[in-house]
Amino acid sequence: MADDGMLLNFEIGDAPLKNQVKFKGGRWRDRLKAQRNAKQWQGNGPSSTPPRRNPITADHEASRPAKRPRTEDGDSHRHAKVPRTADAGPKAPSHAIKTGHVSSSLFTSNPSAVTDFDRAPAEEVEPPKPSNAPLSEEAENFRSLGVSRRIAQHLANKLEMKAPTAIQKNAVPQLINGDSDAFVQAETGSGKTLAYLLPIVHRIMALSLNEDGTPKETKVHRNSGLFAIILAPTRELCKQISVVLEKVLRCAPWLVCTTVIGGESKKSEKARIRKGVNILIATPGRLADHLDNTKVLNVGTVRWLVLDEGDRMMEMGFEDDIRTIVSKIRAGKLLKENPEGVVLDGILPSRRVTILCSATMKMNVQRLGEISLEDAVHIMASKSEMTRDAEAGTEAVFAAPSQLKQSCIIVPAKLRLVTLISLLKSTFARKGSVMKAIIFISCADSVDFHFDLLKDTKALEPPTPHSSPSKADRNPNTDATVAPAAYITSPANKKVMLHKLHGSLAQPVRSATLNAFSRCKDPAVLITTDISSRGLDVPSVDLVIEYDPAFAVPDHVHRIGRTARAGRPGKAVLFLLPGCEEGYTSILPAATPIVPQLYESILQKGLITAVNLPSTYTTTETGKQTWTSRAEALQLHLEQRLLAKPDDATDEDEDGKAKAKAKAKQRSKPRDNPLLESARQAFRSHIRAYATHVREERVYFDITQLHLGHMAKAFALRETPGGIGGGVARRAQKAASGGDKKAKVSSSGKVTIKKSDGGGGGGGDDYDDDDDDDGDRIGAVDEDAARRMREKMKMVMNASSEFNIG
Ligand SMILES: Nc1ncnc2c1ncn2[C@@H]1O[C@H](COP(=O)(O)OP(=O)(O)OP(=O)(O)O)[C@@H](O)[C@H]1O
Repeated sequence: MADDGMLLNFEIGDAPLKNQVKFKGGRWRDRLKAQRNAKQWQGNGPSSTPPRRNPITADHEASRPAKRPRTEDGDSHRHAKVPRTADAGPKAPSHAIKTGHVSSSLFTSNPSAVTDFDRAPAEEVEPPKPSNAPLSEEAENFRSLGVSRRIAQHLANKLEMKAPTAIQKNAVPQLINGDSDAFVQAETGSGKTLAYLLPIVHRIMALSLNEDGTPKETKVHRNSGLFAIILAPTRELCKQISVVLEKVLRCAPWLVCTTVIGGESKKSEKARIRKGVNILIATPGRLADHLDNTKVLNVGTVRWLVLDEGDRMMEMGFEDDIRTIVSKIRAGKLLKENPEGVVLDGILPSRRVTILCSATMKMNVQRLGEISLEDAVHIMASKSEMTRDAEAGTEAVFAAPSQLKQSCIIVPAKLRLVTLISLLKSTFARKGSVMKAIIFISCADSVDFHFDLLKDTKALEPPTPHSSPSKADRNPNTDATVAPAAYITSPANKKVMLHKLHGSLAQPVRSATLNAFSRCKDPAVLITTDISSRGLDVPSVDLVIEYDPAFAVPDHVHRIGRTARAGRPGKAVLFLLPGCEEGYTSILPAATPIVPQLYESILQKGLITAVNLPSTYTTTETGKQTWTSRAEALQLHLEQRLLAKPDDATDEDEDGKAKAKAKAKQRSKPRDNPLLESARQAFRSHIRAYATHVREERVYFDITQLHLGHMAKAFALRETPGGIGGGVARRAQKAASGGDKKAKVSSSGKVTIKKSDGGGGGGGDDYDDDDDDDGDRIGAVDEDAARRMREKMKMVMNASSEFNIG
């Protein structure tokens, strides 16, 4: 059954139970059980080990709430015995919760973790030396790698980069002196961008400057030809590369770079190309388009084609575009001198060079290599890596930065949301402890929902004529994507700013939001999809939270690589469900063991004080508050926010209140809270996304083990929404019965299989109000169906919407 009934909350607290503990309130059966449990522990004597879990949790787990009487309507019947104050019904004037009397049943029927926490490695182990930091200045400098004095001085004096990183040390001399294709592979945050940019800029500059830095007679300029094209999978990454390149080119202002990316005006891109450009940064789709339609784009002088994050481009379906681009560039005759008579050969490579870059290598990179590389050299950060790779065979070993501290929280589905809030609350409790955190979520709908849930809508009211003019936050492009956070800001710290980013947002919004997050001086959180997992380089990201695990291990490596960059410290926390997901850590690369954490300790730490709830939803604190009761109060509050009717939801949509009222009057049926609909949609997308983990990892992310009723709670929903896909239910039906049975998803999330009446009837989304908890799991999804679903998800979430291929 779904555990969304209400339980009476015992005031047991966290302290060890004393003799003669009296349990008050609640059903007699629960009281008796708690009493018996307490006696049992005391009877075992001091030498016996108490259960790991908090008594209240353990007790709730042992007991099962009695079955509820069935009634017709959805939510209300589930709380039939609950006092009005706990419901968001019309008779409750405010959203007051009487904590201590009524709470949401968060701590019952949760599966236990299989991890042995007692044998877990200690969290405070000193991490090894950073593996992606610049090398020591005394031993290494850019000049010694063959980079011109002008560039080396510019790097040291203006960009504060005195020594190269290990990958730069190996790649730069090779690319300056050799004309071979190259596959540059090094861990995240190790400076791969400069590893390919510096040789390119050095050699183009050499067309205009002698070795001693004196100018040559002929100086190339923006109209002297396009010499290099850099392809990257996302617009954000293109812009970021362009920012780095522009900084480097400040020491050679006669050279020009520009971007051509989806979502921008093609007309203005054409105009820029016509004015002249020496280095072009592009997304594959848009470049292929320009090669077809922009006559002024001449690739005869192009000597370098760089494919940054090559595996990602393949994964996103850019293979055809890349084939087209490579063949078009190769088809043209390679000009030995440019139209102005400047001799290119000898200074620039005498052949077209392709450079492939990635921190990870998937099988598809090999295919990309076949399309684009010829006799490529494999450049890695260290000799030992190269040897190990050669010995291991074809597949390169990829790793996370050694200084990155990784941990995982094994948390039951029902407790995910409150645990996330608790983690954020304790993370931002003190000033300066963490400046920036990124939360990765599986899909855009879920990002939208979590952003709306966690933002402080009160603080978003537009400035009145008397209020002081606010700063950058009034950028209209970030109005819907940047907001102060509710719940997680502590009085001892500055207001935490919340940001959201995913591919369904318009390009100007995406750019402005990323800019706002990057420049934010206050503590900041970015809630995002995998769109931000690749290549993004935001300074001072101290923490990465994978609230939903990545769809494949290489994606995990890229996600956590958003912190611990260029030798800086960083932490990554992964949320896992108890059960098969726990085994996932065994396949993750980590320099030091991934430390499992108890969700109870996260809740305890985060809820040491009550969560700061918006004023309209205050809790009436009675009696002693414990972390469990605070967690339950918080969950209940979140659920009530979703259930509040639009008219009550004053702080959900202050601006649109009048409009909402007028509309609601016109309708006979009351409108649902938009946040409720957003939660339902997020839930559905989340479940569908869950089915898209790569096949090899599906043993850890087994959709048949997912408890939909419990997972709904993680979206603050009391009812499991329907319409998860007829799809999912039908697949369950197909897999479980070979086609002659009919699957039903119950309102609590249960899939039951019934004999078909033979008439088809289709109904994957029928509801079966079955209160039995035992089989409350989604049915098996067959391989083929999962593959189709994965492909569809990829199309929907990544290729078309996430990245808006231009
Ligand atoms: N030699 C250097 N000295 C100091 N900082 C450097 C150096 N080289 C690069 N950096 C900095 O390191 C950070 C990471 O660089 P970059 O984005 O190129 O890493 P990457 O290897 O491409 O990472 P990813 O695989 O995640 O894309 C950037 O902030 C960059 O400014």
